[in-house]
Amino acid sequence: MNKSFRLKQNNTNIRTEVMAGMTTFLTMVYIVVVNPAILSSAGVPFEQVFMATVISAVVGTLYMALLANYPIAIAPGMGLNAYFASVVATQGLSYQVVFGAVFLAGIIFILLSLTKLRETLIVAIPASLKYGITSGIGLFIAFVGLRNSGIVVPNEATIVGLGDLHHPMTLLTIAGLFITLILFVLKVKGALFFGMLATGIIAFFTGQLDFNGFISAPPSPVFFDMDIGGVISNGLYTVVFAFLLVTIFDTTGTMIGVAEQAGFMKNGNMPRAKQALLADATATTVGSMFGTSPSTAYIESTSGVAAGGRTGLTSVIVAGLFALSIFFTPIIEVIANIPAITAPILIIVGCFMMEGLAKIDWQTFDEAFPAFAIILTMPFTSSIATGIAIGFITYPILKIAVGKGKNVHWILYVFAVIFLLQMIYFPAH
Ligand SMILES: Nc1nc2[nH]cnc2c(=O)[nH]1
Repeated sequence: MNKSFRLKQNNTNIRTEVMAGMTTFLTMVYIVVVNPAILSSAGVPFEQVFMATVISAVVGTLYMALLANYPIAIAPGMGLNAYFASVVATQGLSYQVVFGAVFLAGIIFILLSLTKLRETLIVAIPASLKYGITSGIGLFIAFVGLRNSGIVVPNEATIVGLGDLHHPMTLLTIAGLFITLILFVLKVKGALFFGMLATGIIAFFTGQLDFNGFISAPPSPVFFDMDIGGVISNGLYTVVFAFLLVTIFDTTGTMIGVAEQAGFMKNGNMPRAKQALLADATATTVGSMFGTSPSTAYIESTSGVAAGGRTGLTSVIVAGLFALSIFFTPIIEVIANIPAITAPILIIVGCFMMEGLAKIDWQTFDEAFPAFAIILTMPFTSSIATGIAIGFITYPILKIAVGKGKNVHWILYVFAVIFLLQMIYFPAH
């Protein structure tokens, strides 16, 4: 154990790693409930998404543990799951076609991880655009939570407005939100998990939740329920591109953040970055084959690192606990079907994703406005891809206008032209 995970060199021991793994797991286990809840709203069978969520988390996190030896957990990302559902809903596409798009994005990500282009992509994209994307996704998923729970409803005059705060569902959501927030600010480990549990208990005693058992045999996974040809015939290139870019930016940014916190960075470089990226690319590809949206390195891994986790052994524990969750489908399915239990998580994780706003250079208008355009567009169009497109088109135009066009990497001009053509010819994705 010591040899495989280099526990001694990393100043850690088995006990600390196990505790760290349990901590990270508790902070992110909500995804086995929330991910199936979101993707089943797009028509994907609940149990299929559930198994796919567990499989991609186990595959990605174990890969990270055994080949990169990092305490970084991987699972399907919030944001991209909501985006997946909105692509299915707004494009009139089957979910199989959109899984085809995730699969292609995963394969391209694997190929990119093997080449030097991965560094180019990471270095060339300005920080303001990267942080703008993460923050825009944060607002987008919080908006999904507000909509699902009925706190925000359609309004003829203003498009959206405040819902009925006397409705049992909105009341339960607000109660669940405050319980979870209070647990979180009190630094309770697994606050999101225990918040969901407490909301579920209130739902049970207020007659909003019926349950018929806790454990059962795991459902059978569904394999290759996807339509790759449909991606080409429907011209879903920008959707593939959005899945790809968001996964790469999110995972890279998160891994570097966790690596800095844990003290792994060497002269600004992250050792074994290729294996770490491949862990996520593999999880995304395998996840699409079983039926889930793209996976990403989880920012929640920071909780395990804060608890002392320094090696892949932490990740082995996370993966093992995810694997055990397959026996809890009855209770997970009931909880997932109550938006009041999942919405607080969407709203709070949305807030986590806003952190990058502070890193945007708001004093330099040609940096600030493209980020603002992304943050504005994502929730208002319910489209991560449109937000990315607007940001990538606006950025080089403003840079050229202020005479800084030469400082912009050529790859950004290529993206701007692609996104401009897409906005002209296929604006709806
Ligand atoms: N970095 C990151 N962490 C998450 N935790 C839950 N969802 C996400 C996500 O999409 N990205």
